[in-house]
Amino acid sequence: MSIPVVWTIAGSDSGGGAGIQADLHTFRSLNVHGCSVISTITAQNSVATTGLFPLAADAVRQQLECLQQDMPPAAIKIGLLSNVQQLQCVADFLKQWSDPLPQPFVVWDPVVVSTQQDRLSELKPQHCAELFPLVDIMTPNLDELSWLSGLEVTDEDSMYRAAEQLFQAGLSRILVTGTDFGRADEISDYYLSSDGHTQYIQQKLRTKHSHGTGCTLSSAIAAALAHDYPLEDAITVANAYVHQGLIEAKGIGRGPGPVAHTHWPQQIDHFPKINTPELPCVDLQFPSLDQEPGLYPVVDSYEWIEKLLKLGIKTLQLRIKDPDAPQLETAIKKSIQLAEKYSAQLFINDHWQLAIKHNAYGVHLGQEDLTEANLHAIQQAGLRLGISTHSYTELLIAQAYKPSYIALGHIFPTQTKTMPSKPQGLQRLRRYAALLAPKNIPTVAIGGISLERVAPVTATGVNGIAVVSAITAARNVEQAVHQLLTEMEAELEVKEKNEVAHAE
Ligand SMILES: Cc1ncc(COP(=O)(O)OP(=O)(O)O)c(N)n1
Ligand SMILES: Cc1nc(C(=O)O)sc1CCOP(=O)(O)O
Ligand SMILES: [Mg+2]
Repeated sequence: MSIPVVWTIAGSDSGGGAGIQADLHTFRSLNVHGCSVISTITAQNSVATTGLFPLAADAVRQQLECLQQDMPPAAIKIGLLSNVQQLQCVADFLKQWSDPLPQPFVVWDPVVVSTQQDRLSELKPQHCAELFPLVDIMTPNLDELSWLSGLEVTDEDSMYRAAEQLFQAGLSRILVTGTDFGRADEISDYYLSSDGHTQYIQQKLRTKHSHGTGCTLSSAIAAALAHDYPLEDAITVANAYVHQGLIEAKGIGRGPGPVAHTHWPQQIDHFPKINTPELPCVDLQFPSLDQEPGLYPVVDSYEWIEKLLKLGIKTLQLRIKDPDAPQLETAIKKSIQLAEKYSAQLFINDHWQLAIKHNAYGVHLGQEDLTEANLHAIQQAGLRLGISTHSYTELLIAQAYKPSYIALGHIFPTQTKTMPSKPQGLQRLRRYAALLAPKNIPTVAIGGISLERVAPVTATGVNGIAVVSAITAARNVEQAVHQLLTEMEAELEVKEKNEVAHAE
């Protein structure tokens, strides 16, 4: 697989903690190839900036044009632009992006002042609007947001007003970084766009070694975008990357040391808590499953439920999408009663009121369903809850509800349902399964899983495999169920043997 290329257009920090140097460290840690377009050479250490040497706009243009001919980027991070000539040069270059090349994502971290409070740029706020329509996301801290908007920003309301001003001037998305608004223990980044806002919350860390966090965050976003993660996930991964970097940061020099550059974030404790107006953080907990989900068929009628229970299936789902389906309640009620006789774990998709009314084993809900359903009522009725997820961000939201399992989809292209997101593939599935393992929340993979894909999916460490067409479209259902179960068991045995060998 080819490694994505990401460019940074930024200043050189001779101290190695910020600017081009932080960006290239980040790119390497997050498995992208970094190219650099230097805007300015700074003489800088951990205590002060003693010299600034902006390059001529021509020098910046030549670097850009040279790279474009041979190493086109999937994403570009823009950092320090020292003057209006440099900004104009970058804006002109982006405006004339050669058509046959795919348009890269552009992330702009509007650096004006260094961590040591030295002014680094001659730019005025009014110069910046030229670049606004050309960038996909800007990542100012509160001071930079105030400077850009000309408004004092002291709380959430004034932050929204300041952001609105920049939206009016042509910017489309903003990540306001490192805000606490007087909270002693928490620090948040706010993602604001016309679609709404999302808050990424971390516990404050007591470290002074935070030199280069803004550069690192923005270049980590660019790197994750280059790996084709959706923007919300790129922000989530970048936030975790910076948080783990702050935990690992060591003092180098007499002032604030650089944030550490480690690896793709893997520990769930390093990821942020995510708060949206639709899905606010609430304190809930659902009962555990009685057995591992294993092979988990998802079917649309009582007749299918009956057939599968008779074939020995122990976890299954009734998914009737038509709310006006005739006999909907009867099908749900009869399925619940029969599953109970077989001591099977039957989940009812979507129809949570009927599931509560007929005392189902559990309910399965998607993220959109979560906003409508009464989760407290489901919890109080003692039902289990399974939640669908399609990204890091959805996974983090889902795990905060402490559900009975989390579904991870869609892994491969599926014909069964029109999906708004892209297939995630095995590498992401492996990452998600490993991330959730310490939480003891079982995981279920779903989406395009055929018999041949059962072994590699099982090997990722998920606890169950949900299938629709692998069973419902099979010519011989009994044989399909038998083969799927045998394949899963065989792979689990291989996995166990490997784990024992590894432990010895
Ligand atoms: C096990 C499992 N995973 C995911 C889904 C999808 O649920 P949802 O996102 O609510 O979409 P619909 O199934 O309602 O279309 C599922 N049903 N089961
Ligand atoms: C119902 C459903 N939910 C998905 C998700 O990713 O949330 S994928 C999916 C369809 C799965 O069907 P098949 O096994 O035939 O691909
Ligand atoms: Mg649903």
